[in-house]
Amino acid sequence: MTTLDTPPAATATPDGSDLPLWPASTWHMPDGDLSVGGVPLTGIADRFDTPVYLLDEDEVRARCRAYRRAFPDAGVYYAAKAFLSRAMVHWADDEGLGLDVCSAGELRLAVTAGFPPENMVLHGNAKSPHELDTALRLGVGRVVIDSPSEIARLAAALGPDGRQRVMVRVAPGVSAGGHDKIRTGTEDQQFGLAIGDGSAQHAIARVLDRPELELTGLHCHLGSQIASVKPYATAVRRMVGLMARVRDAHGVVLPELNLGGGHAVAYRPGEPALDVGRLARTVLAALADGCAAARLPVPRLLIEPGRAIVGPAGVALYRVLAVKHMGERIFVAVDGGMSDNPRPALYGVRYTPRLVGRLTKAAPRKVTVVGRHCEAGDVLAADTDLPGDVRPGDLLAVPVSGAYHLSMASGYNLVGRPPVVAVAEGRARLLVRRESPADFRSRDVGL
Ligand SMILES: Cc1ncc(COP(=O)(O)O)c(C=O)c1O
Ligand SMILES: N[C@@H](CCCC[NH3+])C(=O)O
Repeated sequence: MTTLDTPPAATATPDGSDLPLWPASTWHMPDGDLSVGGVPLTGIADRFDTPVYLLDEDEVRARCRAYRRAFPDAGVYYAAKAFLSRAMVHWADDEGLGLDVCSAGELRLAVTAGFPPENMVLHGNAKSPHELDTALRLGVGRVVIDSPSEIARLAAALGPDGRQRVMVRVAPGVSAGGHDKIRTGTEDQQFGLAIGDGSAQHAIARVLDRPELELTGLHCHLGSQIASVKPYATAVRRMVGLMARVRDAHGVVLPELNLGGGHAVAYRPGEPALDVGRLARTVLAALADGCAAARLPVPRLLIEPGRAIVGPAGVALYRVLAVKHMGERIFVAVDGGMSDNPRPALYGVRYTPRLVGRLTKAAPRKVTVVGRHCEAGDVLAADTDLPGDVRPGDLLAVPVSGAYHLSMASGYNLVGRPPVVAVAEGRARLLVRRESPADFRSRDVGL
């Protein structure tokens, strides 16, 4: 077995040219293996079994820093829904990021890992009374109000002497995002309050009427996997327009504007990613211009990137279990699938698996990489190139697997969710263990 706690052999050759989607630490090994974070992938598979997710710690940290550099005066809140574990909480905290959480579960995990609750923003279009109570008890920094009923509920939970910072989530009427199911900036979906019919203005007035609630500003989140900066500039203009109306109607100048996340990454070579530096220049210019025109002071900006922080830092490893010819098609079946990555089934996303761990001269041919679940839609990569001699026992690695994989994984077919292994400086360490049959049995408490 390859040792995991030493850096790759000196014969390894650094070569990023054909690995544009991979973490910056990825190296080719002479035996056809790849190493990430100084750790050979075959060694990870041997030690932790497959399927397994690995996360390059330095890549995550570098991405946090890139946001801090691009937005030095903004609050950068990592969107925990993309991937959360105690180590991730520490990395975000170390790198000076806040946290965006959207359930009592995320909130509690972060707080118990030592993250300062005042640096958290709580989201949710349907927060339960229990979640609001938990947030108040733990001292979450800002609650983002997403419905009229939440205003009275939150104020009641606070009681006459309580005080809580809040923002109001607005649907600015901007359509953006990589798929219909993940567009949340329009006025015909369930998140935020619409400007067009006056719901946002009405909610803002009600919040301003409640002494228990301190309105720090407005929030919008346009959607996810947005590859262009234009929708963000449009959203800034609309949100500044609304802030000016709040000033005119209530004499209140709101000090904060939260633009959410949604920044696209490439899943396949050639796909566009959102450039963080360009986003910062565009958004900050639109904000300065809009505020000057409305004679408003420039509010402090908050942003909430999730996918762009962890997505490209993650790699999923699978073992090939079967290769089957069906008519014209070749199916390569692996030991994971839609229970560890539902994204192809949900959004039609296409990935680029790669054979690792052996050298081959076989010409590439088109295959469909499928999972092990009992559905024809359990496809990880349709019509993708793999070497013609791919066979059972081979190891496939799928880059850009760090965001919305484990966090959306399920217990389907009781296969069990894969472990997460962090790699850095030639060492691999287990962050989250594999879900076991005992885990399933322990939840099954009645006959
Ligand atoms: C309110 C909110 N903020 C931030 C995010 C993070 O989005 P992304 O991972 O696309 O950056 C999401 C998810 O789309 C969200 O719902
Ligand atoms: N879960 C989605 C994005 C939505 C994020 C949550 N607001 C994805 O995997 O792409």
